[in-house]
Amino acid sequence: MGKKGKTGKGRLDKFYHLAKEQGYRSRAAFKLIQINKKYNFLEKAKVLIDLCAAPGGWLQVASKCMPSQAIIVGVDLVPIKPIPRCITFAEDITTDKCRAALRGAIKTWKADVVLHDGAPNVGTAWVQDAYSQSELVLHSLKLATEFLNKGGWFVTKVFRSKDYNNLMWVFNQLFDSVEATKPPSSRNVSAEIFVVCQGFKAPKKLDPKFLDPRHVFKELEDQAVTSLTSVFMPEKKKRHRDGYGDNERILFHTTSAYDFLMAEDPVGVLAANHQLTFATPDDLALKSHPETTDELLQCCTDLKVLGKKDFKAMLKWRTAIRIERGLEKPKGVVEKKEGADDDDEANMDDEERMARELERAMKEEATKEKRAKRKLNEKRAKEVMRLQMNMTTPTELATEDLGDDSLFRANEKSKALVSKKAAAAAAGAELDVVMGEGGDEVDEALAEAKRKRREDFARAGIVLSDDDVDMAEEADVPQLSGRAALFYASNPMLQSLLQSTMSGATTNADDEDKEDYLNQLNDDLEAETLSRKRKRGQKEIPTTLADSKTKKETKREAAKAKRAAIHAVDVEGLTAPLPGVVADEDDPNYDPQAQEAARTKYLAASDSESDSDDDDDESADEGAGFDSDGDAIMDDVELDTTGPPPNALTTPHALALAHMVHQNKHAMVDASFNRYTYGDDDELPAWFKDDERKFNKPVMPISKETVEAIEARRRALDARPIKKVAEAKYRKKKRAMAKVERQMKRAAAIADSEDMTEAAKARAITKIVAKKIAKVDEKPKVVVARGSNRGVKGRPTGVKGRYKMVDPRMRKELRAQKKVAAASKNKRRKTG
Ligand SMILES: C[S@@+](CC[C@H](N)C(=O)[O-])C[C@H]1O[C@@H](n2cnc3c(N)ncnc32)[C@H](O)[C@@H]1O
Repeated sequence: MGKKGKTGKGRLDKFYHLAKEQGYRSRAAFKLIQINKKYNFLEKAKVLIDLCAAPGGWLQVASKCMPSQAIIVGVDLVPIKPIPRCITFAEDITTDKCRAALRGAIKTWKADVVLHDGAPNVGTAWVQDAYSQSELVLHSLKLATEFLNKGGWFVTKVFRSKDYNNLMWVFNQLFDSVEATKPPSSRNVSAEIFVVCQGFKAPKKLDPKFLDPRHVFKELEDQAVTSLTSVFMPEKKKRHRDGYGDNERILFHTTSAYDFLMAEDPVGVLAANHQLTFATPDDLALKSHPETTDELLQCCTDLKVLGKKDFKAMLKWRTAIRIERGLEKPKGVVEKKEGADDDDEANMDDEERMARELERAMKEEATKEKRAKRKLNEKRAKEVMRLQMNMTTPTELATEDLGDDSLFRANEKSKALVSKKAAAAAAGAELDVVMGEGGDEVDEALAEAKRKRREDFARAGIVLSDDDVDMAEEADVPQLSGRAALFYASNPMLQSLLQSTMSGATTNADDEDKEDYLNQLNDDLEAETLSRKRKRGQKEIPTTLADSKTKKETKREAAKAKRAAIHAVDVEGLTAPLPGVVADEDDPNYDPQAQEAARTKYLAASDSESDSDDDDDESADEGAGFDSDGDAIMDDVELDTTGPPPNALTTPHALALAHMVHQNKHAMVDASFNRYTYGDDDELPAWFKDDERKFNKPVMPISKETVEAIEARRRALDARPIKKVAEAKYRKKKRAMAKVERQMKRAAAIADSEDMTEAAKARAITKIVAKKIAKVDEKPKVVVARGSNRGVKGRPTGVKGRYKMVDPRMRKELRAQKKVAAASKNKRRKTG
């Protein structure tokens, strides 16, 4: 067989692998095996000619199945590698040279079997390919008629094309029995089938026209005609381009007159048949019907010679009998009915028209909705992907336990939902399922979060466009509400803290770094305090935020914040959350009584430490940004470009702090205006100030458990492989699994094979498994570059598989080094 490139892995099916496994040169071998299994012609044959035999798969099968003394001759355009017991040569089977060569090979013998699996070296249009294949078949048949014994077999491949029936007709003239078969190994998509011709008639004289392609294929060119054209325009005959039906074996078709009467497609019946018969009692009843004239009976004997008029008469006759038997209504009635259908629109009253209109509109609406839903799904899919990416970052630290901000809750709800769905997706569920089931909830949650965010900013006097909200969301910037937003905007340290928390900056810093950072944090807090103090008294509201606020709104804000400040637990500086108590008034779970009770309890516990008096509280109130009327002062709000270094949250302690800050932002903001903020230290001695700087600091009530939990979470995160590594591992696993699957398939194909003995199957399967094991265990062979291997570049001769070239000197030196190391170790042990 000429070398043909494989056009895709799809072609490498189980028979391909099986052929490789069993040493056949082509998968075509299985076709002959299967055909022979059905007809058993190889076992008895003594001489066989295989036309178009390369690369030799069929020859191999023949050599296996035929008696040991049998003569097997193979010919092909391309040379065939030698096969035991087979004579092969390269010739074109359409030439006389080939005939002479065959004669020379089988001498005076006659062949019992002639095989032909020829396929022209194709590549042109399908119709042309099919035609040249049919021609090739005819050439092979010609050789078969010359070399076959009487009663011999001819097995050939043919393509199901328009020429198929012509060929079958010729075969039928020359053989006792002709059967078409498609062995299981022949691909369903292939148009090839195999025709097995049994019992060669060996006619003494053969009309050369039988084997002349021009004659055989031309003859039928005008025979195939289709229904309507053949019936109503019998003069203009059209060539049947699609070939014949799969099961057609005959050229003369008949059907009963009664079938014609009952047929749904009478025109089709007239077109497909050559004759209408009157054999059954039903037919005979028709024959004796008064409507049945002699002329009509004459027409039924040969439909192919009828003209338009005759066909019309036949159809008329049929209709008359059908009406009489009540199978059909008179034409007028039918026409009326059909007409009514056509004129539906015209006869419709207004109501009907409106109903139709409505239906149409609804259909359109449904289509639109469908389109919109699809778009939404696409958008959602993107959203899910985005959030999915966030799932593995420590952002969850900030979003999982968010406490008091309703906005965050909305976000949290959506993220949790999405995370849940995304986790399902990661576990193998399709994204569609994610979208399909929880999609609406996710959407609602996201929309709600957006709306809230916009409202919160609006309350704080900041008008956000849709894009702003989206951008904020994209950047994962924390969204705060009310005064928290104002304070956040003006407090770089808070920004840095929250953003670091959100971005999940976790690196392994050593203890010294941690200490440094905490000191830095404290220093920054102090600097902040000093700066506030310096600006105290200026009753300016920062332009960016306050411009858009009316005085009334500002007052309302201030009063609210003041109330919050009173409710907030005053724990030296930043306020920690009280267990089980919601500190945010905006929170629906906020309970002032519980808050007060917790506050009293806490203050009682910390009384000894806290010497603060009522004045302090007052000053705290004042210092918290309100004047005596409750008006907001907000004098100290100023954007500072110098903040802690980016990604500075390196310790669990700092993370816990940031986490806490995030949880209690409202309370923290309020409580940050306290007695530590505004100490009047101008007149104080330096030693006092030093001492104060050292010890008079808010103690951060961070529990050991929180730090431990965060540290554990960080450790878990660190322990996770990075995405790239995980992906590479997954790819490797997938490849390995695919390989195993392939092996299994091959083993299964061998096990299913009916052409092998159990022992052969076991051997073949063992070979596959052994190959795999050998590959796994294989270690590179060490080849020392001495003797004939010295200076060899590339693979040394006689070495198969993996190898490693080593320098003999290097080996020696390594050994010497080891010896010296061992000796010095011994010496040290003795002396020490
Ligand atoms: C499908 S392969 C035959 C496979 C073969 N039965 C086997 O088992 O290995 C078709 C072969 O037909 C050969 N062929 C096509 N036209 C030919 C011709 N005119 N004369 C001889 N061989 C021809 C091609 O070279 C090709 O090798």
